[in-house]
Amino acid sequence: MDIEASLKGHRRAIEAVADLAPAIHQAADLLTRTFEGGGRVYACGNGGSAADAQHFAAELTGRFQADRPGFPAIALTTDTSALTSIGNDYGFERVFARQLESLGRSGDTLLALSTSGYSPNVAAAVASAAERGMNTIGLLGRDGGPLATAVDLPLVVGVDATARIQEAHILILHLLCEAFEGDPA
Ligand SMILES: O=C(CO)[C@@H](O)[C@H](O)[C@H](O)[C@H](O)COP(=O)(O)O
Ligand SMILES: [Zn+2]
Repeated sequence: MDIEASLKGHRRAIEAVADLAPAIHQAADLLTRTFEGGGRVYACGNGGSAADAQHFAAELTGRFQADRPGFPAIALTTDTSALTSIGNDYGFERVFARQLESLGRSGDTLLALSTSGYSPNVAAAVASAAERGMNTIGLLGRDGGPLATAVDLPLVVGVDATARIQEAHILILHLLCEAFEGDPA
């Protein structure tokens, strides 16, 4: 383990977020328009990105730092009955897409998280969202993979290490929360 090298990689990933500032503003505007139009935000991803999807949805329905009305945000990664039945009956690739076939409406927004941009179940969710007239935002890494061109608004943290990309994704999610609540003290 080379902590200094990892910290250097972390700093590089965090600095890459600064280049994404215009896209982060666009994502905040899209989420705002979704809520103002009566829509919902869905989030999905695998592994650490599943945790990030849940983290973000919890901060929108609960709160980030300030008291304010909750926003309708749902992580597609939390219902083990849905995940196991859809996975068992239709295949793991459909676990998020099938939920959107049931829940997603035109005007809703999907936040798709994938550090590689290659996860088939996240790609299927984006395709399902697009079919229903939903907006799609991608929190991606490396070169964004096929998801970079599949989503309406790609935010690509252009470094290679999965962990470092996830650390930058968490920062982006918190910046999006700040767009709804103002800057932290
Ligand atoms: O958290 C980590 C690594 O930091 C892992 O659980 C990681 O999220 C998993 O390998 C995922 O399956 C990776 O998927 P993706 O980011 O390529 O879409
Ligand atoms: Zn991890």
